[in-house]
Amino acid sequence: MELMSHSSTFLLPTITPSPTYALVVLNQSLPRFAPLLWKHAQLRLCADGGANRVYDDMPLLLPHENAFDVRKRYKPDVIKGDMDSIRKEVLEFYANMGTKIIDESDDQDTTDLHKCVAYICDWAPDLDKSNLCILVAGALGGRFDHEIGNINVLCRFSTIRIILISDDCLIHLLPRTHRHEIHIQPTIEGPHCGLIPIGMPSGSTTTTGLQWDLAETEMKFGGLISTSNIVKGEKITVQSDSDLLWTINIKKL
Ligand SMILES: Nc1ncnc2c1ncn2[C@@H]1O[C@H](COP(=O)(O)OP(=O)(O)OP(=O)(O)O)[C@@H](O)[C@H]1O
Ligand SMILES: Cc1ncc(C[n+]2csc(CCO)c2C)c(N)n1
Repeated sequence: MELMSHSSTFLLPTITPSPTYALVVLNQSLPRFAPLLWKHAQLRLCADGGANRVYDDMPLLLPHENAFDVRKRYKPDVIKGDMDSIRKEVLEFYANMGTKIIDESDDQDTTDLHKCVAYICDWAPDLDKSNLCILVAGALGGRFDHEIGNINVLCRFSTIRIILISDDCLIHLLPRTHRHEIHIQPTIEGPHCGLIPIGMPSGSTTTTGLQWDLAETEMKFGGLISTSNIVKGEKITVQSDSDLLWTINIKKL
């Protein structure tokens, strides 16, 4: 079984070697490290009302700079969604700056995040998808239906690396098709973590590097799931017969 490595290097100021990052900003308060994620990304999208957050919050995160200058510098490449949340003045501002606006109000069956991930996959058809990583800012906290909808996007695009990020934690999927090595960045993440079966029970999961390691252990909702676990070292390994969510806390400043 092939190895898949994971590392939250996008939370560090410089990354070498760097995967191709795309950033999706959702309609939630921007995480404090949004400017850093923006810098790392080669493609920046706003999901509908996410554009309001870039417009309103980026200047607040950079209070020593002129708000207009900040807005010009943090110009999304694409705004995509059903366009029921973006404010008119925000849409006009970015449209005039050359942002591509994609109105998919006809599709009321997929979320704005889903629409953005589909765009990114089409944007780089020839790119080796193992080298693409989609960072989703503002994905957690707030409305539970949105949070679950965002997690469902991880499941619908299970072959794409997608990381849901808030100020407090990150979540990504560990597909059952691979064994996993998670390299912890101890200055920025941990020690609290969780491994959660999603969609179906896991008959057998084995880990190393956790305070409460699993040894061919069954996990299911209604039975055991691994929450409030603790990372012990800088390398965690995971192997499972079903897809799992990995979550770890992001340290406060
Ligand atoms: N409170 C929240 N928590 C988590 N994600 C959110 C939250 N609010 C919005 N999002 C994410 O941002 C995206 C864009 O948000 P927006 O408010 O524009 O969506 P929407 O489709 O208009 O939502 P709705 O019509 O259900 O209020 C959503 O698709 C969702 O992924
Ligand atoms: C069974 C079912 N439940 C909810 C919706 C509503 N919905 C889901 S995604 C979306 C777009 C949000 O931007 C909307 C309105 C639906 N279509 N089908």
